[in-house]
Amino acid sequence: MTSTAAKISVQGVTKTFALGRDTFTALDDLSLDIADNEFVTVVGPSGCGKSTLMNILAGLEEPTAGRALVDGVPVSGPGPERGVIFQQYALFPWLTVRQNVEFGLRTARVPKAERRERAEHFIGLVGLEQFADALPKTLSGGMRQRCAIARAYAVNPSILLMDEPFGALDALTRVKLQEQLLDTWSKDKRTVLFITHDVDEAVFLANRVIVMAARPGRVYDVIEVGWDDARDEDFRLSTEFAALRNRVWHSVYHQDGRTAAPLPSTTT
Ligand SMILES: Nc1ncnc2c1ncn2[C@@H]1O[C@H](COP(=O)(O)OP(=O)(O)OP(=O)(O)O)[C@@H](O)[C@H]1O
Repeated sequence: MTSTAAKISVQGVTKTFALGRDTFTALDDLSLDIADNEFVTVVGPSGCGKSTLMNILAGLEEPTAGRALVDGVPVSGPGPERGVIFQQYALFPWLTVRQNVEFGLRTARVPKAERRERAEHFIGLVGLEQFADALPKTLSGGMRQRCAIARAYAVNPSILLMDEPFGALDALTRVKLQEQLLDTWSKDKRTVLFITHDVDEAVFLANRVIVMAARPGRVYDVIEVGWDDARDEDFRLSTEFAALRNRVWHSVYHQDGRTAAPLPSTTT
């Protein structure tokens, strides 16, 4: 069901790729609505089309059929209202943290004083104020990814598209960055679509977890985590979290070939 209030609306999206003389269906008639300021995680087996979905929403790929809308407008290419963060930090190695965060603002011709102020704000929000003048090569992986998050936030996108942003990090750093991201998000809400392979991460971060299935790529299950829980260590160690985790785990690792579950409305 499509709601007019959906921030992101994916409507019957199919994506096929040429494979020799055949075609390969990466996404098959996928529909999904995401509400404004909702944090949605997408988890599923390798090759189920998570990155393809992300690329379509980022405007880097076109659907073969169906359409993706942002604020009711069809996506026809990249746009400043959508910030994209990939697993590889994609920072400019010759620029400092501050210069990296300012980069998008410079491109958008934001005046110098405002640029500096906004960069300082978001560098502070991700806790990198001590490292504002450092080059990326002198930072840990987690710090680089925090810099990438600050850079994406600084251009003020209403949507963050994150494709396994913590996938290359060790488990401890990953947990810290999950908390950091949620802290940033709770202070400054955005609509987030976050792709991960990690079931715990999917549950911990999300208001709603979308489980996808492969061959063809489709929505397999939708698990509501809710909006009310404090996302802290107590939540992570709670029986509620364990139950949700078991549900998502089962959905990811014991797929039985059934088709997509009907999607509940996200905008009641
Ligand atoms: N440009 C392309 N040309 C041909 N096939 C493609 C292309 N891009 C993706 N595919 C295929 O589409 C399917 C979905 O790929 P995609 O990268 O979206 O999956 P994924 O769920 O993100 O996988 P992973 O979890 O392993 O990153 C895969 O089988 C992949 O081989």
